[in-house]
Amino acid sequence: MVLLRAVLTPGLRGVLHYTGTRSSSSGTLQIKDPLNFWCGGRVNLKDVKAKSEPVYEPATGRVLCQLQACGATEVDAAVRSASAAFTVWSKLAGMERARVMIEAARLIEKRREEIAEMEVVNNGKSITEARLDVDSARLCIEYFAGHATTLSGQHVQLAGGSFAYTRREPLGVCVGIGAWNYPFQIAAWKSAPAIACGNSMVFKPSPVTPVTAVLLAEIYSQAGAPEGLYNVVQGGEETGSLLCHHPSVAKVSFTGSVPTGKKIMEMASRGVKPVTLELGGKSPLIIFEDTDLENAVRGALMANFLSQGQVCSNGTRVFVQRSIVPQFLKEVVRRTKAILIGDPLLEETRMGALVSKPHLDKVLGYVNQAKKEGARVLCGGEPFIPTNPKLKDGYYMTPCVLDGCTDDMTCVKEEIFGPVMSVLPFDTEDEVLRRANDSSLGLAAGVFTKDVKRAHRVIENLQAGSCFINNYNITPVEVPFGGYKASGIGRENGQVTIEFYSQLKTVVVEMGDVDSLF
Ligand SMILES: NC(=O)C1=CN([C@@H]2O[C@H](COP(=O)(O)OP(=O)(O)OC[C@H]3O[C@@H](n4cnc5c(N)ncnc54)[C@H](O)[C@@H]3O)[C@@H](O)[C@H]2O)C=CC1
Ligand SMILES: C[N+](C)(C)CCCC(=O)O
Repeated sequence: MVLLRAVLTPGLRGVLHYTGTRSSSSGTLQIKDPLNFWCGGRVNLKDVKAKSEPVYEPATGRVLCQLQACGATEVDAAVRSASAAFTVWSKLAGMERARVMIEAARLIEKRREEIAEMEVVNNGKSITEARLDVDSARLCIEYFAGHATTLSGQHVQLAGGSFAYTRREPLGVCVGIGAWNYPFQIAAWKSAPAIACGNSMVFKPSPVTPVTAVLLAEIYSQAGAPEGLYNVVQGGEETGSLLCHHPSVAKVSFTGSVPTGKKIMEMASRGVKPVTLELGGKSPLIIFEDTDLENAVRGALMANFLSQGQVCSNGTRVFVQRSIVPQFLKEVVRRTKAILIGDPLLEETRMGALVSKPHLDKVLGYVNQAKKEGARVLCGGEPFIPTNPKLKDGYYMTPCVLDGCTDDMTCVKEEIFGPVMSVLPFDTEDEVLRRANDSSLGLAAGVFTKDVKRAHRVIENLQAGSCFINNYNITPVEVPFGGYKASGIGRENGQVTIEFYSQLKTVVVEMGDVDSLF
């Protein structure tokens, strides 16, 4: 229980002891409604010969629905819809925007189970985790609803009674481009600060997980948002680049891989558009010998196995001080082996399916490569076939702990994005800091120790944007989240995010005569 309290900020209500009736089970849900959404409703592209591609249910491997990808005409229609909404929404008082957002949060709470189920069916993560993601989305909208009422500028007195003031103004139409690991949560983390500031949004989910972003669109709409405030366009790279290049788009906020992040930045730079980039990581988790071992083990599991290990902030390089390596490994392996893998819609399941077959193969490939390079597999790293026959084609694997790792191994250098923990022994603080920072990435970092001074000293010297002391992967919406180095630009959540979705206008007011040099 203590373990879960840590992740599940702000509480576990209904997450672990769900007593409602499940409306579907894996392999049964059908999705027929169109997944594109603009001008206040779902849009069916059938008439325009839209490109269609299959979307899978990771738990069973069956086709869940067809995705209709948007081309230039549809992207333009969605951006126009967002532009029209912007003219209305940006003129509302913060209180009025907050009212819509609070109502949206209430609707999310009401539809929590349905949204979580959809997320599971499309993403493969366990229902327990999906509920937490929905909660985080709701909390983010509530949090930024509060901020909508506080946006304000400064008043500056100048000579002779003249003065200046600043106005915090929205940017316009913002684009959100999401990854497949937290589809609903990412949609909320991007749209909430955007609309709180008076912007509108066109959101493009990953083509792998298109089904829940459109639920958020429905919810904002039902909550009283003007038509076009939050739109969803489906598609992949081509649709994404059309959005980035669209002249009426003012900003792009992206979550995903580093190579794609770089492309987004290049495209946005042509229009001098600001970007928020939440990219990958290969984050260090440092465990000192004086730690409370029980907590450190729990932390290491939380740092590696949430969402089948498909988390950007995961602490996948686990540095353990040499004297405690044997006890640490024994306990970590025992608990890893005990993780219940299987049907993600079942309450007791703790690890579901990876997001896709190609991704599963990629992760298993990393495990094989690690073996070839000399790492020892202490447990897991194999494909897993659940006993239930309907799950036999799902994308499951056993969570893996690698020992005997060295800093030059591929599994230690590259983001695997799967349930694979690499354990690296270390001797001294200076040494571990040097090794931990030896990465072009810097999203997150964690330290476990009972020595308060050491904890803060180590954190000060770690090159990472999102750090944890004696815990890992907790992301309350009240605090900024984001990376150093190649892990990103800008932050999501927390008060500072307002600055990334607004611009400042300075107004100088002359109260005397104009002193002209001419
Ligand atoms: N660190 C993180 O949060 C994430 C890392 N990844 C890593 O990246 C690998 C590839 O996964 P993908 O889903 O292909 O990630 P990706 O970064 O290529 O895709 C993320 C989003 O960007 C869109 N996109 C792709 N190319 C684009 C372009 N040229 N212009 C505009 N939008 C574009 C995609 O359609 C998707 O919505 C994964 O195997 C994983 O290792 C994936 C998702 C999240
Ligand atoms: C909430 N958390 C920390 C598990 C994940 C947040 C960011 C992400 O991977 O998209």
